Amino acid sequence: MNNNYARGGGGRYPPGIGRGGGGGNYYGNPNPNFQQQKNYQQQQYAQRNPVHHQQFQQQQQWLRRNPVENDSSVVDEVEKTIRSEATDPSSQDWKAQLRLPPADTRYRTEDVTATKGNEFEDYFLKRELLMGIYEKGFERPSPIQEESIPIALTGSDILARAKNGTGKTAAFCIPALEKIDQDSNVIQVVILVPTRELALQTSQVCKELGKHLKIQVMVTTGGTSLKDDIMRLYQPVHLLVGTPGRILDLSKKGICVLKDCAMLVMDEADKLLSPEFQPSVEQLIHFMPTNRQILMFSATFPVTVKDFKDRYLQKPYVINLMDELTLKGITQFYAFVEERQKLDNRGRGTWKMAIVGWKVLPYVTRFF
Ligand SMILES: Nc1ncnc2c1ncn2[C@@H]1O[C@H](COP(=O)(O)OP(=O)(O)OP(=O)(O)O)[C@@H](O)[C@H]1O
Repeated sequence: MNNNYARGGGGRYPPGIGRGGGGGNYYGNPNPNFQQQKNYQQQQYAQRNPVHHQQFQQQQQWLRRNPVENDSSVVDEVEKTIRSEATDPSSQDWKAQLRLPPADTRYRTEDVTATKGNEFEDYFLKRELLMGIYEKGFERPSPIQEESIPIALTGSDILARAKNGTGKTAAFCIPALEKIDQDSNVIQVVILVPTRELALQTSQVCKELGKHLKIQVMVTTGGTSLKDDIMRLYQPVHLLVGTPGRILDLSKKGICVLKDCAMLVMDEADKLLSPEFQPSVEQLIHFMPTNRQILMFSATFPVTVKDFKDRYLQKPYVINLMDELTLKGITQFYAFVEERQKLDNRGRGTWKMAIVGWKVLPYVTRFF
């Protein structure tokens, strides 16, 4: 199991913060400490976002210099505005209209909880994208998302390493969806993955996060009908998810046009740079504009990844959230045993134990 958002029981956030906490939520807060908490959050936000905080302070100064008269016509006007905003889907009240899934109270390991405290709204994403993110049940970005999203939005190349199940998929899907211009009917993002199963999963995540956007997502992988893919490419496609061989094939035929593709994502980059895929990946890059952005995500950084980075990425931002390979929820033990206690290679290996959550699981128990 590699989902670090799903282990045992307990909450992700301390009480009073976030939807899963004790009383605090997105839509108003009965907690008397809310103002204090809000001030603290504003201070934190100011430290993280000096430019926007300055704009906020300027607005406040302007309001102090130009206090709104306590005259009934002004009050009327304000009330009207508030009332019309409540019925307007583009108003500030949009959060009240979200269809949120039930709160996820499952325990999370440090792999996903050790965040800087950013909010998705800190990234100034499109309203429709934020709606998709919250409706998918994501409350705040995970560490890999906090590192990758703002950098990817600036257009920089990224080489990122993070453990499985820590939210890598959304770490590249969110900036990809944000950057796509839905009025331009060309392929703007390609997400390369090594398997058909991963392509289907990734496109599903893109569709869910982008469900309020008008972004057309297509999946194309080997082992399926080439003719169907050709027919589909005659319709608008903004985001293409697939395996290298099939996308290269379609590009060589001139059916898949990548000259406007400004972003290439390589998920499981270590696998994509295995001898099986690397030649196709390299040929594919030549169908894209020279100033394309490349985001590489990989659980390991073998020489092939470093070599590729040196040749194709421009001043990449390197993110490494893996001080160790093992997820925090798993602890491994080794036991030294006498030769006669050792299990032979007929399936009777040395015994090990793993702790998953609070449980100790011995997973080889057969002895001589
Ligand atoms: N910010 C978030 N808040 C809550 N849940 C999240 C968040 N980001 C991702 N998740 C959920 O965590 C789970 C693991 O995420 P995901 O599959 O993207 O991880 P991954 O690092 O891509 O894993 P893998 O490498 O195994 O594919 C998924 O169920 C996903 O919906």
